[in-house]
Amino acid sequence: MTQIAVIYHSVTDTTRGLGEAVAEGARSVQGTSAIILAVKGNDILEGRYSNSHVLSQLEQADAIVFGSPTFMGTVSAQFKAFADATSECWEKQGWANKIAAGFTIGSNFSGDQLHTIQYLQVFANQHGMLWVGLDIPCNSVEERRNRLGAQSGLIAHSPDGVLNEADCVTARYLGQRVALTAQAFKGVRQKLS
Ligand SMILES: Cc1cc2nc3c(=O)[nH]c(=O)nc-3n(C[C@H](O)[C@H](O)[C@H](O)COP(=O)(O)O)c2cc1C
Repeated sequence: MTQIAVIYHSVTDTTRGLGEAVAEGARSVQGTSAIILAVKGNDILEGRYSNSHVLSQLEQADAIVFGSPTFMGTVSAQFKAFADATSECWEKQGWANKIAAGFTIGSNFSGDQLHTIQYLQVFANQHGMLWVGLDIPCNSVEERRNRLGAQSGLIAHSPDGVLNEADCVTARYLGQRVALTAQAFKGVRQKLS
């Protein structure tokens, strides 16, 4: 069984909704299981994130999909606290050759969400992970997938806290693509790690 983990931070639940759609897409691939984990603010004490249960579940996954709302042009402070808490794992390159992908949402059409995706990509690369983006051009006719046109990850937009169905369709597609890639690379990862 190929295991996909989605880890996200969300305040008003739009990022959570995208994360659930990513997990749903991953589960649609036969032989894949998906778990969804939240970064919780009360796991952060004096700026430092700590949750050994979450970190051990991520260690077991073949692929990790990262999600954060775009706050002031980058990931939320809570997501960054979680990211900083993975530095022990980074030292051992414990996530090396796992598949990675990312998603974000903002209330503006061009609210610097791309920077959030690029941060997530750099974070994954620091861990030696293999980044998967989207292989669908902007406004693909099928259900307007990838309506905002980013290909390095899923960028979503909601001005009112309600998710756009096209963004959910794209999130499911991203989950499916991550699962298929993780399945294909599982043997390679075992050889490399
Ligand atoms: C502190 C703060 C900063 C924000 N910064 C941005 C931003 O830089 N760009 C943007 O498009 N939206 C920005 N937003 C809007 C959120 O990204 C948007 O409401 C998002 O859907 C929230 O995600 P959540 O529902 O998962 O909490 C900001 C919201 C807050 C509260």
